[in-house]
Amino acid sequence: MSAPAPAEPSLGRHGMADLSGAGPWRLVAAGLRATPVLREGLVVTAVLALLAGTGRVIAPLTVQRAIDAGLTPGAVRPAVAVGSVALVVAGVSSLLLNQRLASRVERALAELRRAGLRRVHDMAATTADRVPSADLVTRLTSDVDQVTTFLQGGGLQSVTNVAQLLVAAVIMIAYSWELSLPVLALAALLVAAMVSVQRVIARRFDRARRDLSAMQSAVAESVIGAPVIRATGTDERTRARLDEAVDRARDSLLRTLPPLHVNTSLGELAISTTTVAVLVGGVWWAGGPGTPRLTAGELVAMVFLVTFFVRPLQFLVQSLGEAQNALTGWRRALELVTTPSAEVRDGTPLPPGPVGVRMEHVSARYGDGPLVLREVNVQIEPGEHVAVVGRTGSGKSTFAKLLTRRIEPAEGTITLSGVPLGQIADASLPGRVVIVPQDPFLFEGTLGANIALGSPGATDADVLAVLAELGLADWFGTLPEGLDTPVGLRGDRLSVGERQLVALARTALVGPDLVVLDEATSGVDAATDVAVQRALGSLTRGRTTVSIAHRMITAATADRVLVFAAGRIVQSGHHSTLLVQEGPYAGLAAAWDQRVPADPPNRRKR
Ligand SMILES: Nc1ncnc2c1ncn2[C@@H]1O[C@H](COP(=O)(O)OP(=O)(O)OP(=O)(O)O)[C@@H](O)[C@H]1O
Repeated sequence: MSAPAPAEPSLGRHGMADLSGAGPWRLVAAGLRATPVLREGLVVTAVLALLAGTGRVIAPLTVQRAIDAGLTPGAVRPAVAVGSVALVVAGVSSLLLNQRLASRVERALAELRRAGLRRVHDMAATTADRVPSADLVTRLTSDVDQVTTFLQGGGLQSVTNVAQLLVAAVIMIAYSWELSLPVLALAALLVAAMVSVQRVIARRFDRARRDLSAMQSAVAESVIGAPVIRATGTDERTRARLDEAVDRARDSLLRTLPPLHVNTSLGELAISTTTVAVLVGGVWWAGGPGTPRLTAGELVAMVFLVTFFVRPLQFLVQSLGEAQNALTGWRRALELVTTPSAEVRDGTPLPPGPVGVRMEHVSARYGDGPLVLREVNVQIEPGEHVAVVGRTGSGKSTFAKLLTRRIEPAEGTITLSGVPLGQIADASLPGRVVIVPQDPFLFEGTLGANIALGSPGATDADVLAVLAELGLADWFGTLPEGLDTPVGLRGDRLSVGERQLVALARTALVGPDLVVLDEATSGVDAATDVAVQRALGSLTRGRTTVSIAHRMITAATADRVLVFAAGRIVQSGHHSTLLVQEGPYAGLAAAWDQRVPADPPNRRKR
């Protein structure tokens, strides 16, 4: 299934689509575009809705005929028969309609979740970095659930109710437009009032859902960060922040209640006024001086019709709050889905073979912030191993993010093997350009499955061969369960160093042509460190490699070292040359020299 093609939405501050100013019709249009299943079979749905609505309204017509014919058995029998058939038709149509709508809507919501998840993966990395992950999760879970809750709680009946309201209005006008006029005028007033109250409700629900999402972020942070919170003794401060988020969400939800109450009271007032007005006014007007304007049957039918008109209106008024909440949830999910994809679909494939990198006059910034990289000019030959060093905040990670397209350059050009990076088809990058982060992400499962993650066809023999090739056979031999070793949630049963080993083996199995490696800064014991170095040496041999180096050995074994300071490359050359050159590298190397080797306890948590 291809991703929905959204119309160009306006973008909010994080780069996500912003539909907060969109009215219900624009939302419906965006929803129909994003989830085509909603458009399927609309004609049959409309016919069923019409049958369901009409069937219910037929009864007053048959009663009118029977009364006006003097309630004779000859008139009553057909009236009862027609009325009964109409009721059965209405019941069956309503049932079919609700089943049809329920299955369509659930399929559409599933499609929405899938499309949203795809968008999380293919949206611009800068957007994904700036939107809290809990907010993205909320948009795909509780926001979408809100729509289901509304529909299962009776929201689906709205379609039949609207159909019944329209049919009743048409027949009412046909009986007596004069008597229908005040009913329709009151209904119009009610709808106008509802629309303005609905705007207030929409704003308040929007605020409430944002505060709920912020509260979920705060909860997720406190749960995930529990060990840090305990270790730093900041539980009271964290609790205070959490309490604040909970209170804010509660207050926001409470603020939605007054306009909802106003809405319900307005609805009840208008509805009781209309019914009484038609009953009293209708009797007076119908039998007014001179010739009666309506027959007794017509007057009875009219009273019934008003009830059939007013009841759905009452239902719609009462379900407005829930509907608005669901609409807000739907809008938030649609915002995610209609956020433009950053995927390059019809680009040029990356030419085969080791990758050469060229950066010319490149600068970079995050969002609207200041430039954090300036005038970067560098050429990395195919197969070359370049180490990137510099003080913290000097721009090393930003340089790596540019190479892996996690951010776009503000100025300048970057080419990989002669092709501008922005024009390379996304599909040709996985497996060719791979980043190994400082603390690699492992999925819950076995060690073997995590190593073979990027190589679906790989067998156990392939995995073992790659471990041997990287010189990791000794380390692997210490694992009693071998490839079946469970790694735990996010790999938390392995040490940071072991997680790096898994990531290195995973990368070697994929066999990329450009490796961007963010070296771990801590948590690696001496034995694992030796294993990591050996694996790195083997992995980078013959492959273009850019290592963000935090240790002397990595810089010393590289073909060339690029030294970053305040967002610029200030030195470039071999480790031995730079050591004796004037510049920041000599200082950095001296600092590395004096560092006490990290050798923390490295127990495997099994
Ligand atoms: N997501 C971000 N949003 C805004 N500014 C950022 C972001 N990431 C980095 N920066 C800023 O960009 C500058 C360069 O950061 P970068 O992470 O590239 O440095 P680094 O040399 O990799 O540092 P470290 O060695 O500490 O990882 C810093 O001033 C940093 O504050």
